[in-house]
Amino acid sequence: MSEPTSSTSTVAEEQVVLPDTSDHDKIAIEQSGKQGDVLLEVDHVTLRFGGVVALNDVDFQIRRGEILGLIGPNGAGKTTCFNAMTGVYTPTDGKIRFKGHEIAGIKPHKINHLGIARTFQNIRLFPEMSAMENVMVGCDARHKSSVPGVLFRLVRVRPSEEELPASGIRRSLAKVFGISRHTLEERAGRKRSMELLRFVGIADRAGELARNLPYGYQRRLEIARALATEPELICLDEPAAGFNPAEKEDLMGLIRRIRDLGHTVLVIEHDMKLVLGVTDRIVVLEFGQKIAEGTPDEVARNPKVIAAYLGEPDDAA
Ligand SMILES: Nc1ncnc2c1ncn2[C@@H]1O[C@H](COP(=O)(O)OP(=O)(O)OP(=O)(O)O)[C@@H](O)[C@H]1O
Repeated sequence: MSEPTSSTSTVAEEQVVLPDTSDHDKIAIEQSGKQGDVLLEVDHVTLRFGGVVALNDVDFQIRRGEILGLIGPNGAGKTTCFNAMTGVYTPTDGKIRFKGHEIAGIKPHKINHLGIARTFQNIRLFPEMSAMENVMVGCDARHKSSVPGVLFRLVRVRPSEEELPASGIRRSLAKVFGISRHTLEERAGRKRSMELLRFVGIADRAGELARNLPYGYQRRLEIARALATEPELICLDEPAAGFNPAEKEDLMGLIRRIRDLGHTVLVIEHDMKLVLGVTDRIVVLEFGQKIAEGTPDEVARNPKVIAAYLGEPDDAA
């Protein structure tokens, strides 16, 4: 398998085909709690890198079903906060709870299994795999088959009517002996991957190598792969980076549709128009500290936020 890589392209080369919304029902996720409940809690988290205090007693909650924006000037601590929530860094102090369970210090793949997925500021795809295969990797994260089970097709299950081959001897054999669980999981993964590619609007290039896809397609492919792991919380790190205004507008629609599928969304983004236009609430960091939290209107009017972005009047002198 190829190593994940970063894309260096910053030019949006092609407009993306609009998503097919008829797939919503097929790819919606099951909720394990009520809308508005606390899903993730950053509880007085401090994170130091030697002498640098990247996060200083940061405290906020993400509620189930919302789109929360995490914003702040360069170096404010946004990515560090994401990294602490997704297991890349362990906080120096404080706790991070997901669905009430402490997750600080748990390995990233285990956190993903618990229901948190992310995309990266610098795109990280498997460049030598097709778009479809990249998404199937995400689906695999949910599969139950073990390595020996996959190699020797050990576990056989009784297929449903729609999983049976259409006709012939294979249908009769499958009825008597069942079908290996891995085969069924692989088929379901392929189907779901296609639905997700359609959902993000890039199904027309499903078979193409990830490295050959236009930049806008790669960004959406990362989102599709993250969705394939069926996360309750999806964290998008600067999803609009390198997008033109029309693509940013499309992205806002996609983020809303992701929430409509049942996911809770956390988005780090520098583009204020996008953040103010798509989020329900916003948390603002500056120099590792939370300086504001509220609705987009409240945050946009907050003098501390205005000062953080535009500089104090004295600074301008
Ligand atoms: N691995 C690290 N080692 C040392 N310092 C780090 C490390 N990661 C981040 N920092 C520092 O922590 C602070 C917060 O950085 P972070 O990348 O989280 O900010 P950010 O808000 O995401 O910035 P940007 O918008 O530029 O991506 C910065 O001072 C940064 O230099």
